[in-house]
Amino acid sequence: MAQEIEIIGIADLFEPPSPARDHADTRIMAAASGIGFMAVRDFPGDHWLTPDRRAQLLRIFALSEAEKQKLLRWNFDPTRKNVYRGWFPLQPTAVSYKEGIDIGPDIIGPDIMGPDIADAGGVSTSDDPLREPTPLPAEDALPGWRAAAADYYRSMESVGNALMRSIARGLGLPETIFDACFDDGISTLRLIRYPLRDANAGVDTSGPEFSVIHKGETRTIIGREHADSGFVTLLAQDGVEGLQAKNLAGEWIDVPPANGTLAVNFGQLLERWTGGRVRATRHRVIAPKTVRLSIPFFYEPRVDAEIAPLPLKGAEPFEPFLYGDYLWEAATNFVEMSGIKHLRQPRRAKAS
Ligand SMILES: O=C(O)CCC(=O)C(=O)O
Ligand SMILES: [Fe+2]
Repeated sequence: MAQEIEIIGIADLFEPPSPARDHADTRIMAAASGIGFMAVRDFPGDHWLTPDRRAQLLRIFALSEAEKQKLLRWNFDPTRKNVYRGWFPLQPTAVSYKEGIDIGPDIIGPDIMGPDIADAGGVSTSDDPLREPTPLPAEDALPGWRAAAADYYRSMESVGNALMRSIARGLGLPETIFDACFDDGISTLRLIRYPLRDANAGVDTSGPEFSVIHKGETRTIIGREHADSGFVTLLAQDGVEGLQAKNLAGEWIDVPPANGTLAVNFGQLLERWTGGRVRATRHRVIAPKTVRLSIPFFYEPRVDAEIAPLPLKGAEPFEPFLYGDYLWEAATNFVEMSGIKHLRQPRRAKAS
């Protein structure tokens, strides 16, 4: 049983069928159904995986506090209309000690989510918060940032799409089986900064939920243990350690950052969809010695995608559900989304 995180070259996933592509599919499915983590490299858009290129996106953390506050969402500033996309500030008493922004598909074109969302000027005109536009920094505050974020978003969509088809093939299903669900998907590009905890901030972090022993050293937790909720997550770490994954033996192993690779893990949606064939591996972040920056991309279906059991032998059946309903329930349990669950009702009543 593989206990190490494999590095897999995925160039062949972007080419016509070949034995090399079959081999990559096999390795990906082994990682997905084994440890539930892998690292991938060699794909169109991999030029983004250098410190200089990532810095173009991470410039957002250099904005002034006043500029960041303009991007806040409703649960942190009740004068804002956006509830799902936008800035989440540091919450010093929470186990997860991070700030950042969640960016939706409107970054790649205001029309991407239909006319109800176009030109909303930061005000949600959609009746679904999962489709609201992202409040973005002004162009003159960060020249070129929007174009860089859009290009990055497009690159990650294309990697997510290639992995989605590879997983379909790896399950022995038609490679297009998931395609319709990902048309107009609502993937999230998240930029995160974890500063060093200020020992004088008056927050008691001595409790067991805040710290662990790692290689004989006490390390504070800055990203609470969780499994991601979506389909697949593509994570660019910015050269700083701290990410850990729980392996099949229940031990925490380091997921080291490496330039030119994305760490990939699989989400709970995919675990459920595949009746447990793919594993949504739990992970966490322990405090490194310096500030940590990271860029997860959550590859996700469309809001109204119907998630129904796949024709897989022996897989546990389940009641079909709408992705948006599932996502809202899952996402609003995270601390950066606290206090918003009541703002969206399920679009489909649950069968009783
Ligand atoms: O900081 C990291 O690298 C992990 C982030 C993460 O797990 C998440 O945002 O879901
Ligand atoms: Fe995560």
